[in-house]
Amino acid sequence: MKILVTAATTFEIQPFMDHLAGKNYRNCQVTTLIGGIGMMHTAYQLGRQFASSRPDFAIQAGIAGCFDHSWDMGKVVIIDKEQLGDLGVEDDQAYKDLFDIQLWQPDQAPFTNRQLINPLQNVPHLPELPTASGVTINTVSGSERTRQLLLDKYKPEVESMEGAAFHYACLLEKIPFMQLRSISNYVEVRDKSKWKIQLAIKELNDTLIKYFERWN
Ligand SMILES: O=C(O)c1cccc(C(=O)CC[C@H]2O[C@@H](n3cnc4c(=O)[nH]cnc43)[C@H](O)[C@@H]2O)c1
Repeated sequence: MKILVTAATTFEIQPFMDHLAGKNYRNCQVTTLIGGIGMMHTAYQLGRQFASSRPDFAIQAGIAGCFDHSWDMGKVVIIDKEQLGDLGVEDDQAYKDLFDIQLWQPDQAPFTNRQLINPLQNVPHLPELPTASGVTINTVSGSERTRQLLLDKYKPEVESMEGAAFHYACLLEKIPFMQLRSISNYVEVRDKSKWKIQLAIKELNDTLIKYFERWN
């Protein structure tokens, strides 16, 4: 089975890549792809990769922010649905997305009721991890106003900059997929000193390695 593991940056999956270097899995051939930060880079790199070497299964792994302050830093979740958080128009004080202004239809493929849903049905050896809903944005949210706007409109649990692009590409290409996110920070007024990036990367990579080791 051909498996693609993609991340926005090298540092997010470096421990996993180091682990892979010493392995020869019998049941799967793993390729890694560093897609770049944000939806545009991710979509381009995934499209190119899928066209040149279509995987049987794709994993996106990355760090992310979460909205709920009761969550522990380093918590790892599987994102089961994604929404686009900042593709639309400003109408004075209001933000309207492409569905609100009828430029997209709520059930226009690959959307279901405005969401990019992963049915998680064809995921091999689905890990026993909590699932969470994601919102994807181009600018990391760092104000109370944006946090509240996203919460009111999309009710997300996790925020990233690439998730929706990954869901979109995999759904359209009918490639089974799994988005793994490890929490590095709360979505709040920006204070980089509170971010736990190293912890999030450790937990993310431990989860990835455990997943492949269990399987092979
Ligand atoms: O400002 C900095 O110095 C800085 C240094 C390292 C990383 C960053 C990021 O903003 C990381 C963006 C990257 O990580 C994901 N991520 C992590 N937390 C969040 C979040 O709260 N909201 C959205 N994305 C987040 C994201 O998917 C990017 O790939 C800044």
